[in-house]
Amino acid sequence: MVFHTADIMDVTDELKDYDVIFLAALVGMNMDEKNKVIQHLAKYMAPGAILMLRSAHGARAFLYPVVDPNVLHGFNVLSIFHPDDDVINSVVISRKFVEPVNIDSNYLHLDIGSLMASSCKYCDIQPFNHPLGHMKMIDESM
Ligand SMILES: C[S@@+](CC[C@H](N)C(=O)[O-])C[C@H]1O[C@@H](n2cnc3c(N)ncnc32)[C@H](O)[C@@H]1O
Repeated sequence: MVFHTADIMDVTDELKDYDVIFLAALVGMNMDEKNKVIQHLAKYMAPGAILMLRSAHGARAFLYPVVDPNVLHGFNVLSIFHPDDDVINSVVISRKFVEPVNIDSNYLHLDIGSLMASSCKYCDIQPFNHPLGHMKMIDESM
């Protein structure tokens, strides 16, 4: 395993080399900063790559910023999970659009093979297709 240390805003074309990117909850301490990071990732990530964002829900938002799925322009939201145990962070799993599109803030793209997660469900389990089309996956407690 290789560790690189860098400000994510300085990482550009190399992001295309990764199938999955995990975004820690505290990358972007408020929604403005987080939105800038998300738009940066939308610009440089490989088409079809997965972005997994750590988020928060309810009173846990006092500790960590909440990722609003409506600001994930350029991504399909596949699933949102809010744990009800001692795990603090929620998880938002999204996939970068395969085709470049014009991003309209009032519009979230859905394509065949993806499901838009219903908003803020508590511990919802939803099936979604594997991004590379090989198999079905179901998200579960993390
Ligand atoms: C609370 S820690 C999460 C650690 C992570 N969950 C783990 O288990 O290793 C937040 C991490 O986000 C990193 N971070 C914050 N802003 C960043 C940025 N702009 N670019 C790269 N990393 C950033 C911090 O350096 C820190 O390691």
